[in-house]
Amino acid sequence: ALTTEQTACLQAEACTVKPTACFAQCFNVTVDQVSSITGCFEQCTSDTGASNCGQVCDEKARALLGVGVEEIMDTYTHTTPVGNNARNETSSGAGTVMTPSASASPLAASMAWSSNDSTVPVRIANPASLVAGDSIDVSAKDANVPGSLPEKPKSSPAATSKPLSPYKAPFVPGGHYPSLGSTLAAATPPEVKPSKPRFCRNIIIYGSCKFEHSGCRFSHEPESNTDNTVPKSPEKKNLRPNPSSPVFTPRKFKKPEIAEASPAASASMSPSVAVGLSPNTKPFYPGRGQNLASRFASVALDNQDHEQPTEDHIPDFDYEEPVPPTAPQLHGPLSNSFTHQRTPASPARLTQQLGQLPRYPLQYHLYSSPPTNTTNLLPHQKALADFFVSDTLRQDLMERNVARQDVQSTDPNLPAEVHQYHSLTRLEADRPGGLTAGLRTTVYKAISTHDGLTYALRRVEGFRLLNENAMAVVEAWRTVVHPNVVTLYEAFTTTAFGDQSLVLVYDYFPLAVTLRTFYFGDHLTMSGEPVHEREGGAPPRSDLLASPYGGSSGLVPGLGSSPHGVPLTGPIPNFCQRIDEPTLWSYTIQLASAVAAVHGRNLAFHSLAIEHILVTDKNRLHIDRASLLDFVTFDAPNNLVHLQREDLTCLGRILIQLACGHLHAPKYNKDALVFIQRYYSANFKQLILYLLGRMGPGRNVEDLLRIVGPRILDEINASRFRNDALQAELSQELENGRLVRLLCKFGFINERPEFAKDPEWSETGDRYLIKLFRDFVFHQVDELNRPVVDMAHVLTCLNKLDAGVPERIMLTSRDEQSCLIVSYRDIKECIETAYSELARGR
Ligand SMILES: Nc1ncnc2c1ncn2[C@@H]1O[C@H](COP(=O)(O)OP(=O)(O)OP(=O)(O)O)[C@@H](O)[C@H]1O
Repeated sequence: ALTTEQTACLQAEACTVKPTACFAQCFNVTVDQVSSITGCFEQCTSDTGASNCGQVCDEKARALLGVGVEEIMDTYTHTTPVGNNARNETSSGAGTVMTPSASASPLAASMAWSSNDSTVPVRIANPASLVAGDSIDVSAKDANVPGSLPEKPKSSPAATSKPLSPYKAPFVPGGHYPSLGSTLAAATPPEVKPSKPRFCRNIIIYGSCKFEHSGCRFSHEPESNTDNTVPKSPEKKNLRPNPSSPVFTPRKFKKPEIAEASPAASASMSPSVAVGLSPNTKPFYPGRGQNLASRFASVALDNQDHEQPTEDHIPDFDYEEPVPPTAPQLHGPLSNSFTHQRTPASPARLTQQLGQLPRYPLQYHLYSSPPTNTTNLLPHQKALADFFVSDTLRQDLMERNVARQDVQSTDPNLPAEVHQYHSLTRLEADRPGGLTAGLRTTVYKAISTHDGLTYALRRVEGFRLLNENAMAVVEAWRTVVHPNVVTLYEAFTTTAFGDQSLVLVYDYFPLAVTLRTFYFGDHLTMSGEPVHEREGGAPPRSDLLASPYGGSSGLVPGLGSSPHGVPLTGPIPNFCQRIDEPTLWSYTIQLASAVAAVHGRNLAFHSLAIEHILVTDKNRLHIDRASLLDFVTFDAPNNLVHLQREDLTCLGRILIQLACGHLHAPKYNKDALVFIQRYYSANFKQLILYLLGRMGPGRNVEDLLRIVGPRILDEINASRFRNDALQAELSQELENGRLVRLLCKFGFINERPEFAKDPEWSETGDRYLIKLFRDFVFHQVDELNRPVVDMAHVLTCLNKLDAGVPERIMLTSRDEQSCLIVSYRDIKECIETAYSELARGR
């Protein structure tokens, strides 16, 4: 009999986690000795001839442990969760249970291999969890026959008439299989709960029972509805929302609050967004941050919509039918109006209809791999992160992609299509467009029906094209293709917006911001008013049009002047160094290069200003609005040399603004130069003096390039380094597309419910090999039956598979009774055949 210590030891919590080690400890034997007993029971499984095999093993256990297995299991059972596996089987419908919990009891599991009389070994995860009357369905698909591909087990009623050993049970294919657990339970009446005969599962599964009149001991009478005979979906129960769960959020949720919530705040509101969000993970705001935050909010709400109450449990909170959102900025995807759509069958409509669907942004932070402790790695080992592109770059690219693809317009007044462009979305919709030469301009993102690419449409409102020749400007500017100029593609006039508008079509750079916003935040004048306030005042003077800085006045409109153009007086503002000199040189070189390209084509920017330069990537500038002023001042007399010099002056002023960290610095030229002299090199100061025309009246871009020449090498080197870094990142991802394609094929083939009316299609023939390979790649377990999660193994296997290498591997069936030695090439062929079979069958 078990001693008190042994009983306590067996019932200890730790015993359920590492049973083999626990048994060894409880009985003061080695792990190997315990394994020999489990191995003995496993032998019984395949050794179908030895009818007393179980008894032999039991005696061996008695000799070694001092007690019989029966008694051990009785005690051990009390610590093991009862009934989980056996009952779960009902829903899975599978006889073989390979649930992780099965591994919690290897001894029990191996003792379950007691089907000596059967033709098909059946593995029961935890026989001890069964009680008398319990039955386990045996479906042929999981009952693997050693050494061969699985077939449906042949019915063998004769088997039932064989004499039974205490560890053997009659095996009724497709029927019931009282296990060791139930046998033991029957032998110990106090443990058995008396229960009425269970409803025969053959009837549930097959509709009838062949053995109804020849010995089947289960009930064949239909039971009342209150009985548990009809398996209830366990999911249904799990769906019940739990009010105390952090996932649950009542429907009466203040949406605007979510929209403004910080990621930290959203963590408490919507775990689906915030789960795993590390404090280091950058909050993700593609497109315009405010809109994104609200989109997250709407997603959080949408997700909650799935937490529907079940029929049998209505939680006690106010459930509201979803109401159409009223605040367009909060629910962009849902707030589109179709009323303005003019071409029902157009891509615009399709895209907008797609936009109506609730969208679920990817949980980017969940993609981030946890930091690996690389200190423990051997030189030849790699961290998981080394297989993939870095988290920061991936997040950056994904944000841009999302910003590019986000076509959910929040403005119902926008036309569905303008010219060949659809899905218009206003950029910076939260503020009015700026004024150019007294005309309001607005920027939209839109998709071209011709090539499906996204473009930036700059609309000049209320523009009347008086001179057709102005369109020639487009031809001239279209030739300017430069890495630091936003390319102009076309221009057209339209009435689609309800007025006469000129639209200039440019390259679109997702998440680009102006240099001004980048360094000085959003549009505030020195007096703290939004910059656009000034535009309510007097229109810019015509003599200012040639230069945004006001030509002879020397004032920066809106920067050095008050909202109404009055020069500012007062104390000189405090300058501060915001940008280091190498960065400023890099900017200078990029802008000088762009200016050189434009001046070389006998053009000029006219409007070079800090607001008109986009920051499109790290330290990457693009000059925007090319040709805009050429259009709107087409009829005004222009002196090209003068305009080109003005470009250089503007460049100098931009550099002063950036160097002094103050938008109004050019107004205080003297102080600005003193500041620059103190904090920057003499060369930089000389450059600025040259650009401002203090070194002589004759200025041109060639001289500028000569001045910046020595620094150009630094710029080239920096861009080479960046290029190398990006290439290295790219190579990490090189194989991934290939592997995804492979995984897709796996997905198509494996566990396919039915194909060609054969439910077993994916489990037989070549497909069985694929299934075994899948297990080999993904479902390996260690000696203690714990899942092996080894990404390197997966990648290696998939790469070898894709290459079809002749290397051989051994595939083992789940019951470990059959082994197949095959090469990757064989498996590849099997996959190709199975996949093409599927593709043909469509
Ligand atoms: N080509 C482009 N690609 C991507 N985004 C762009 C592009 N052009 C402009 N934007 C975005 O649109 C925003 C608005 O542009 P911009 O400020 O030039 O126009 P605006 O509304 O006329 O304002 P203002 O004239 O007052 O500066 C910019 O902040 C920038 O983020």
